[in-house]
Amino acid sequence: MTKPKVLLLGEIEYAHDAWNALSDIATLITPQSTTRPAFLQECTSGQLDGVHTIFRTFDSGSLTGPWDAELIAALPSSLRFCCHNGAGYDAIDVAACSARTPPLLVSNCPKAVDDATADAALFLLLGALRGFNSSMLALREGKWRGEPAPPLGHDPRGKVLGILGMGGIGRNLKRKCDALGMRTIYHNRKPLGAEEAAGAEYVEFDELLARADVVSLNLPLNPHTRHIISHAQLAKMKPGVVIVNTARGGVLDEEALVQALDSGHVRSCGLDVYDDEPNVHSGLIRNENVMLLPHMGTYTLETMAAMEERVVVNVREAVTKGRLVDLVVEQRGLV
Ligand SMILES: O=CC(=O)O
Repeated sequence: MTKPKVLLLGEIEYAHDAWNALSDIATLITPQSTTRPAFLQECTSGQLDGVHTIFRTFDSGSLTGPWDAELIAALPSSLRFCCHNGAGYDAIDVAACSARTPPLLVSNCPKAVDDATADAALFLLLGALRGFNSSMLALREGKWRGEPAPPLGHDPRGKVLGILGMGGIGRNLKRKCDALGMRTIYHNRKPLGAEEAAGAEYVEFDELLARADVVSLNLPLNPHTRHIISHAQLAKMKPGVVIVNTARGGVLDEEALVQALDSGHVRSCGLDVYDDEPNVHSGLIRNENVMLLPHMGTYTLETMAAMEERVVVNVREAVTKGRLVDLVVEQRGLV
């Protein structure tokens, strides 16, 4: 019997053994093309016919561009599963995948990312609260803490952490911030059960904005959450608030944030993600007070390896059982 084809979009960097072991059950192939137009042509000319499952890396967006309606329509009709390596799958138009007959099912990679992303959020939170960035820069310029020295920072103890989007990463961050003596309030579409909330207080969105000393964005980017934090929401926050974003740049209106930083209403922020990566708003770059990372939330050896291993688990499940372990939430009613 011929084995189903599994197409790799992007590179396997760590889980080589797990990936290669898939050749027991599938024929592993890679595309010939290196640009989106060429990839679309490769799809529509029938060269990828018979592909059953795709392993898609985050970085493969530089080859294919986003998985929008055009690309999804061009994918071979044999394709049943897309296993995406990343917790966030905003680059994939899931509605267009669901609209195919039969639907193209998508998995993401939650859980494996939780610790490293929450650690990055914690680093940004502490750096922004304490005002470390300008002094770190000044020291390297031979100016010790800076000239003039920066204002005093703030302790996390006793401060209210407002988590918008209390999924795996938000809950992990909450546990870490418990150890710092912070109190957590959160907002989700629905309150969590007592065990998952672990003492965090559920509040409405506006109450979170009004009460938090630190707002951490941990929610997925989708059409409902795009610019969920903009001028009006920033205005409802406490003067001197600190904002941390390790989710996706698009949930935060960067222009509005820059204005709120410039006015002093937002004291500082810690960002790992940007609306137009790798481009960063010039108002953030010039502001030495803010903490900026170049999308490094999951950038650790252990986490990257665990993510690839998990995506391989999804590919194996797709090929052998015709289902996905980490099916995205939007498609759970479809199967
Ligand atoms: O950004 C990283 C991820 O989505 O896992």
